[in-house]
Amino acid sequence: MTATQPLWHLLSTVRAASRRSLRDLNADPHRFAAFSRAQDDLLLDFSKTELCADSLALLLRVAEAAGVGTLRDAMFAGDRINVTENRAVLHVALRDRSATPLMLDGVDVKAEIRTTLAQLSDFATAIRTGHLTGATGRAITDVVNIGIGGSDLGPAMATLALAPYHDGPRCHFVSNVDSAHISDTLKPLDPATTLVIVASKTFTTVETMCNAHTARAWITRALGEDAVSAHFAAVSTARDKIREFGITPERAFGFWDWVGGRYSLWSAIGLSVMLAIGPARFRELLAGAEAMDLHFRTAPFSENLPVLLALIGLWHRDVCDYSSRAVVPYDQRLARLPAYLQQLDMESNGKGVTRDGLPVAQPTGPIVWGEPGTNAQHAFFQLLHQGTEIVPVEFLIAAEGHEPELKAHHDLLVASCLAQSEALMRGRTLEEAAAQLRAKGLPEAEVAALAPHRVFPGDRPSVTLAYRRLDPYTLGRLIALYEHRVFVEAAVWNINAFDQWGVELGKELATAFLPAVQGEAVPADASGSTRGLLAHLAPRPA
Ligand SMILES: O=P(O)(O)OC[C@H]1O[C@](O)(CO)[C@@H](O)[C@@H]1O
Repeated sequence: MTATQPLWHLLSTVRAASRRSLRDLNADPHRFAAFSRAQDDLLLDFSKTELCADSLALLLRVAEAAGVGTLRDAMFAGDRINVTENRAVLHVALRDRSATPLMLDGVDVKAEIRTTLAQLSDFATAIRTGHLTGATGRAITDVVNIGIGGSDLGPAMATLALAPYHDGPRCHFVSNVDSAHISDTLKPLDPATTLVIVASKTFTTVETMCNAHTARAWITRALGEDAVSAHFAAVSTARDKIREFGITPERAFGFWDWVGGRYSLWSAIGLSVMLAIGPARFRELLAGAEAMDLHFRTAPFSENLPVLLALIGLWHRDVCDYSSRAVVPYDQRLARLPAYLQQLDMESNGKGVTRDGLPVAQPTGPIVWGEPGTNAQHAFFQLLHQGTEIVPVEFLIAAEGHEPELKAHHDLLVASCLAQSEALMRGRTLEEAAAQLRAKGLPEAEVAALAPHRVFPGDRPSVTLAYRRLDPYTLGRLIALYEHRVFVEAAVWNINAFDQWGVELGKELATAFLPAVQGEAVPADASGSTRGLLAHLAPRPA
C-alpha cells in the first residue's frame, strides 16, 4: 500500500457522498474567488470543476504524501532523478539567470549554459543583421529547422505563438520523413538565402538524418559542396557526428544529456525561435519560464499553479475516471500547443510501471488532444456537449490580442471561449429545451419530439487559463506551467516522466522492415498481416 492510497479511497468516498452539480456549485457567488488562483496576470480558474473544499484539501494531502516537494527540490538541485537513464533533469537550469553555480560532476552547468547562450545570441545576431551571409554573399531570408519530436514541436509551437514579434528570417519546420514535407517546404525557397538547422539531440534519429541529407543535396546541387559550411548549422549533444556531417564547429551548438528532448526548447534547440524574434525576446521567454520555476519552488501547494493544475488532472483521471483531456486555446497562434503538449504529457506520463519497475496502482497519463477555438467548436464540441464521453477541457484565452484595430474579432473570441465553458458547465434541461421550443410557437407534438435532442447534460468540467497577452514572457510561463504540471502528476503516480522507452520497439521494427520494403527478404518473424501489407505495398511495374 502506497502512502497515497488511503487518500485516493477517501477522495472517492468524498465525491460519492457530497457530489453536487457544477450548476449548483456555481450558484455560490464566492466560488470563483475560492477556486481560482493567479501568478501575476496568469489566472487559473477551476471553479467549473467539481472540486470542493474537502476534495481540494485531500488532493493537497496527496501531493504532500507523494513527496512532490522533495522530488521537485531534487530536480532543481541536479540529482539524478531520471533513474532509468541515470541522468539529472536540469532543463530548469537553462532559464535560471541567478549567479549561483550549479555543480554536476564537478562542472558548473550554469557557466556552460551562459557560454552557449552567448554563442547562440552572437550567431543569431550575425544572421539577422546580414553579417553572416550565404555562400554567394546574399543575406539569409529563410531558416529551415530539421528535427522531430522535442527537436521540432517546441520551436515550431513557440515560433508560431510569437509571430507578432518576428523581425528576423522566416522560419520553416520539417519533421516528417515523408518526402512531401521537405519537398513542399524547400520548393518555394532559394538555396542561396536559406539556412538549414539540423536539430537532433542524438544526431542519429532516422527521420532527421534522412531529411538533413536531402537538404544537404539541395544546397550542394545549387551552390556546390563548399556551400555547406555557410548554409548549415546544427544543434546536438553529439558534436563528433555534427563534424562528420560536414558542419563546422563554429556553427555547432551543444546541449547536454540532462535536457530531455521534450524539455529542450530553452536550450540551443530554440535557435530557430531566437532567429525569428531575436536574442532579447528569447531571453524574455526564458525569464517567463524562470518566473514560473520560482513560483513552483516557493508558492505553497494551495496557491501553486502547477501543483493545482496537476491535482485537477489527477482528480479527473483517477477519481472521476475521465481518460482524456482536451486543450483548446482560444488563440490561433497557439494552434500547435495541443501537439506540443501531446509529446510533453503523453511521452512523459504514458507509463505503466513505477520508478521501481512495479505495475502502477492506478491509471496514469490521459490522452491529450485539442485544436484552437473557435474552430474546435465547429468540429468536436458536439461530442463535448452531448456525447456519452466526458472530456475535461482546458481553455486558454488572452485579455488582449495583438491587433487592436481588429478588436471586434477579439471580443467575439473571448465571448465564445466563456460561452463554451459556461455551456459545458450549465447544460440545458429537458424542461428548458421544451420551454424554448414552445416559445417559438411549435405544436406540443413537435416539442415532445425535438426537445430531447436539444438537451445538454451539462455538468462537464473545464478549467480556464487567462492571461493579459501572449508575449514571450507569458509563453515562457505557460510552457513551464505545463512542464511542472506533468512533473507533479508523475511524482504522484511515482513514474519517471523523463524517459521514453515506449518509442523504441517501433524504431527497431522499422529498421528490420526497411530491407523488405526495398525488395529484400521479409524478416522470418513478421506477422501474416505485415507480410500481406508488404506485398500490397510492393512497387508495381509502371
Ligand atoms: O532530438 P532527437 O535525438 O533527434 O530525438 C527526437 C525525438 O525522438 C524521441 O527520442 C522519441 O520520439 C523524442 O523523445 C525526441 O524528442
